[in-house]
Amino acid sequence: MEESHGGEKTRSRMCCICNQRRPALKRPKTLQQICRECFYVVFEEEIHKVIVDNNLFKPGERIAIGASGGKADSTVLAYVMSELNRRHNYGLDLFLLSVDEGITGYRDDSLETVKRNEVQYGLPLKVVSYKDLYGWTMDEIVKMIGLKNNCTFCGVFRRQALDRGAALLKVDKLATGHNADDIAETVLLNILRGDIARLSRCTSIITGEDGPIPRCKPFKYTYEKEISSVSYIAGIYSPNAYRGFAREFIKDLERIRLPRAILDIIKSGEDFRIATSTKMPEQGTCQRCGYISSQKWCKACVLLDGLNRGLPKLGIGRTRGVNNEHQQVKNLQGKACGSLDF
Ligand SMILES: Nc1ncnc2c1ncn2[C@@H]1O[C@H](COP(=O)(O)OP(=O)(O)OP(=O)(O)O)[C@@H](O)[C@H]1O
Repeated sequence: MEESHGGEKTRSRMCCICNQRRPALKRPKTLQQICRECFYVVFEEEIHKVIVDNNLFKPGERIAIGASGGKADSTVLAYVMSELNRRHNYGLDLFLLSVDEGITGYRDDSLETVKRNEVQYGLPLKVVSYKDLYGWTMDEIVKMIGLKNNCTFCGVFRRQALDRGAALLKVDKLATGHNADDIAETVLLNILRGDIARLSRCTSIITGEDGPIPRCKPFKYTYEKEISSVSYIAGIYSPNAYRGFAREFIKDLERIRLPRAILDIIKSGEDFRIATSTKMPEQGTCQRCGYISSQKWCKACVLLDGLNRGLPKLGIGRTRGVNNEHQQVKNLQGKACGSLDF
């Protein structure tokens, strides 16, 4: 058609929405050719729709945005949330919350980005550090345990640090930049690991409503590639091996099958029905620090205890020692690594 008719040729090269400007990109989700201006509009309005359809926020709420500053997602989230809050009068008090894990050359750099965002978007910033909270930086932990299990320490401590920071800010909810790719990977990982407890909650757009601070994921249906297109920010990414496998698998599916592969995987996670007879971990509180835990001690306390006693492997993998008596339930939980459990 393009070769045979000049007018058709010009039209078919125009943005599929405005039909006036040249397309700047092909949307990974729909394969539509779209211009820059229309892309920004549909990108933001799709997120607005997710927020409204899922009642993510109520007027007057205080919301912390988990801002790592490291990769595109949370930086774009801070930008989009402040835009939509203003444009659609959500009436939210927004804050940036950053966890400084103490990783020289990585988090110290990305914290500079977050400090710039504080000024750019006019959002107050709170930084909480592993050093202040736990007495250890990730650099010190890695010096002691090596690189092999450091994801476990980092993931467990970060989760709790975000809750503690959110409590200091007295916010009602924490919004994170987890995107559709992250969630599809997590669905796959939890299926591959047979981790029913996590599978049952990993597709929820709001989690932890019974815990200290509910968390929500406004980017649940937003593709990572689109977030990168919006941000133009180079990614810093160090996947753990298993998550890297799931990520590659999803990318292959996206290439060979359908652009919808990511959304299809999230849908299959959402549709999963778990037999009511399945034994799930019961939530209680850590006897040591009072944080939520299905064990006698929470994972962060077990890890810290190991570090402080010079036995850092104590809390890695299957729980030993203090939580031993809960071993059976523990086995249901699988390994805490990366951001499986958000
Ligand atoms: N150090 C941190 N401080 C505050 N929030 C964080 C931190 N690390 C992760 N998060 C939150 O958890 C979400 C998912 O974490 P993940 O590890 O995938 O992030 P990332 O790849 O470092 O981040 P991003 O691209 O969002 O900057 C982030 O989008 C962010 O909201």
